[in-house]
Amino acid sequence: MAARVVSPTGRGFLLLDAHPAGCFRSVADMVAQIPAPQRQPSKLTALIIGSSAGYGLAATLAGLVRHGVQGVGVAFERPPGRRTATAGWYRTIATDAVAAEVGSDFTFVNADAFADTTKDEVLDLLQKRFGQVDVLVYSVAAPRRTDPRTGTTFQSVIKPLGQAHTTRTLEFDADGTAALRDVTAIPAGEQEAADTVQVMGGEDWSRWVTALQDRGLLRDGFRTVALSYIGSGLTSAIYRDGTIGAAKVHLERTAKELDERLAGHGGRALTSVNGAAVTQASTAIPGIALYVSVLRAVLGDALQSPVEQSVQLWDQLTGAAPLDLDEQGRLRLDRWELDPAVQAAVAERWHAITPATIAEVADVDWFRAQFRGLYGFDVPGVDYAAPVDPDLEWPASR
Ligand SMILES: NC(=O)c1ccc[n+]([C@@H]2O[C@H](COP(=O)([O-])OP(=O)(O)OC[C@H]3O[C@@H](n4cnc5c(N)ncnc54)[C@H](O)[C@@H]3O)[C@@H](O)[C@H]2O)c1
Repeated sequence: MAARVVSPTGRGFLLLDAHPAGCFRSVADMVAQIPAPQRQPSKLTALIIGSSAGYGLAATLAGLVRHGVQGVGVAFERPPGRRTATAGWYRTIATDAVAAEVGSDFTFVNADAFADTTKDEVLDLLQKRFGQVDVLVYSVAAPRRTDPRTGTTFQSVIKPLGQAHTTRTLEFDADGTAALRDVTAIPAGEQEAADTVQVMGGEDWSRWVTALQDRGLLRDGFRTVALSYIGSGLTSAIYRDGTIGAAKVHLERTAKELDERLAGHGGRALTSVNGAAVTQASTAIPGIALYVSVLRAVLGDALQSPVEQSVQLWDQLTGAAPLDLDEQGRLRLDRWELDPAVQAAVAERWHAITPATIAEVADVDWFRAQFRGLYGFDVPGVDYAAPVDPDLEWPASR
């Protein structure tokens, strides 16, 4: 494919193309947020599943730049074809360049993490190149999962449980004007709820840990975290008390089981409860766009980015900082979001919003730039009038 001008087209919070130069620049901007490296690179071997976007990308970059980790990142991205590749494809190319720059042996695998064939491929790679693994970060957000052992495909739904829920939501009209709408989500059926747990619960994470253990790849002191979210009472009907929240409860239960299993190796398995962030996964949740925009209006730059939280995560995983666990044993990186004063201020604004005041009460411009930035658009410093070649290859293993 020849170089061409790539423009944002699509509907709602889903854009059809990604801008390679914008994606590269957004990775560079994330790297710029990472504080100076630890004096001694850790040389820890990490496996990061979901390394091309959101929290998994932030964890990959923070691990590489601050701790000099080596290892493997797994993501599931669409290659370039008639359309550009997905944004995570280009961000992975940029992350590979970061790894080269810091002199880290880090390989990226583009495959379905749920498949046993992917587990075999990744474990072969880890065994051959690094012997054993110190850290597994599980940060997958997927709409469906095929269980390779039964061939059954489960779809995840984002719905309340028990009763319908109407929430206010932020949308953008074609000209970019923010609009306030109401959406009603009908409650999930029992099967839908169970299927969502199959996709977003802890089973696949547990299978990765078991596969590593069965192959003798867990180094003493192995640590694993799976990402979780609790969030505000304002979003709980659709999130924490809904289908995805039920999957997170399953994830937390899985953490307890794995933690007991790993204790024999001096290992740990934890959920890492992170704060709200604008990602492809979170923009699919009704009401979250509005909630995050209000949160940003309240907090400004005190809203902790995925990179800032990932720096703290690594500091805790490497022992540079003590583990900040709650009474249920979950690692908490979301205290800034759930601070009662912050939540009270968010609630006050949330209830005060009208279609006329939305742009003052919520930081909708910031949100729009963030969501377009997920696709490499609206990234400051990028020349969008310049043609770019979208036909770039997935990084080869060095
Ligand atoms: N975004 C938030 O506000 C937020 C807050 C707290 C916790 N979390 C949690 O963080 C985790 C990641 O979410 P995110 O928001 O960063 O999502 P995201 O959409 O930004 O990234 C998802 C990642 O998963 C990968 N992926 C998807 N399907 C895959 C598959 N089948 N095989 C391999 N990789 C696959 C994608 O390639 C991508 O790298 C989730 O568990 C989510 O619940 C998110």
